[in-house]
Amino acid sequence: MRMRDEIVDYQGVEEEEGGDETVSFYPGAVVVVGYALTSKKIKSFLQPKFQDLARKKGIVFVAIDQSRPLSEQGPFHIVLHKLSGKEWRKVLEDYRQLHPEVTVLDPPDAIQHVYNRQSMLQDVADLDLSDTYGTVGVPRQLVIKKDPSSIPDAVSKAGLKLPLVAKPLVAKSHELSLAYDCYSLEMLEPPLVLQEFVNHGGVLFKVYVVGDAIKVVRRFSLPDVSKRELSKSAGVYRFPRVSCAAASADDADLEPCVAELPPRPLLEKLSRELRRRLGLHLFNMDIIREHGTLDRYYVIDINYFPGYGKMPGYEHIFTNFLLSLVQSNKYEKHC
Ligand SMILES: O=P(O)(O)O[C@@H]1[C@@H](OP(=O)(O)O)[C@H](OP(=O)(O)O)[C@H](O)[C@H](OP(=O)(O)O)[C@H]1OP(=O)(O)O
Ligand SMILES: Nc1ncnc2c1ncn2[C@@H]1O[C@H](COP(=O)(O)OP(=O)(O)O)[C@@H](O)[C@H]1O
Ligand SMILES: [Mg+2]
Ligand SMILES: [Mg+2]
Repeated sequence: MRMRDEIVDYQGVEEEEGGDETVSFYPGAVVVVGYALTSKKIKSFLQPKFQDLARKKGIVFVAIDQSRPLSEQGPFHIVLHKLSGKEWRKVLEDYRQLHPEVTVLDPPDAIQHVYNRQSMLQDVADLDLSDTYGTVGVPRQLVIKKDPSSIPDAVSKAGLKLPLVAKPLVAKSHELSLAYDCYSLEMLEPPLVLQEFVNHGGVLFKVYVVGDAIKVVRRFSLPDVSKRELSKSAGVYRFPRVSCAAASADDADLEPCVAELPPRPLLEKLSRELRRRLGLHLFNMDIIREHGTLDRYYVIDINYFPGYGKMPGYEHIFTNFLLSLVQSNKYEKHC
């Protein structure tokens, strides 16, 4: 792939005269991003305000036509995608082999790893982060692959404490339940993950990662379950999407010990390590702090390419990230 030489002078981007040949067929563009996203995602992510800012910075977004070979499209500096299916993964893998100069956000294998609720948290568990700012782990959990009748025995052997959150193994499915006794879990359909419920004051922290930038917001979550409530309750209760964007808790009047954000150095260290271990640039994490502690944190969920459109200031963070990716690629090529 060879692109037409052209020198463009755009705000925040320095083009070295004669030093770069990766300028595209899109007039004036410094960075060409091919995207393959669902229409829902296009609406929430590619908002007009974001596209305007991007254009001013020399970034253009070009829709990928899935009915045509990817290599015949572009040329792109970056391919941004969130589509599912084996065929699409194969298209991307072949393209990555053929075009190592293009940054594919993110590699299909790395995405698959976080689409499984068992493997998704494995890297956090292996990391077992502990420093002066606190500890970060994952709630104890058990995977049930088939036979639901084996659940009560498996739960007692593993020594898991009730209540338990039952989550479909496939992370794209959001049909979650809270179980107050393990016999009722026999009613659920494996494959699933059973995770100890951790009281956290009803608020969680959503930590958005965009390359090396992070942004934290508060969202409402499931309320604490008291010992008294647990002793009086039985059964399995389906719960809806409790921590969706509409459940922002940033402006709520919260107890200070619940509202206080996790220390930034801890989040930076965690995000940096996970980015490296997961091989992803774009994800968010749901983090809770055990109620009654000041510094015991748990990661309960990791989402690939989440709803960045709801992240405050995403327009600037994202455009800077795309520019820095292309700049660092150039730098690597020249060194
Ligand atoms: O489309 P959006 O902007 O509502 O984003 C969804 C996110 O919603 P939110 O940011 O909470 O409002 C949503 O975020 P949460 O799970 O609520 O953290 C998911 O990331 C969802 O992706 P998937 O279905 O898990 O692959 C995201 O859905 P898709 O990326 O599949 O569209
Ligand atoms: N181990 C847990 N302890 C306490 N609350 C939890 C736990 N796991 C999940 N939740 C609650 O359930 C919600 C959904 O769970 P999550 O794992 O984030 O699934 P999803 O991928 O559907 O967002 C969380 O936002 C949180 O409110
Ligand atoms: Mg979640
Ligand atoms: Mg999730």
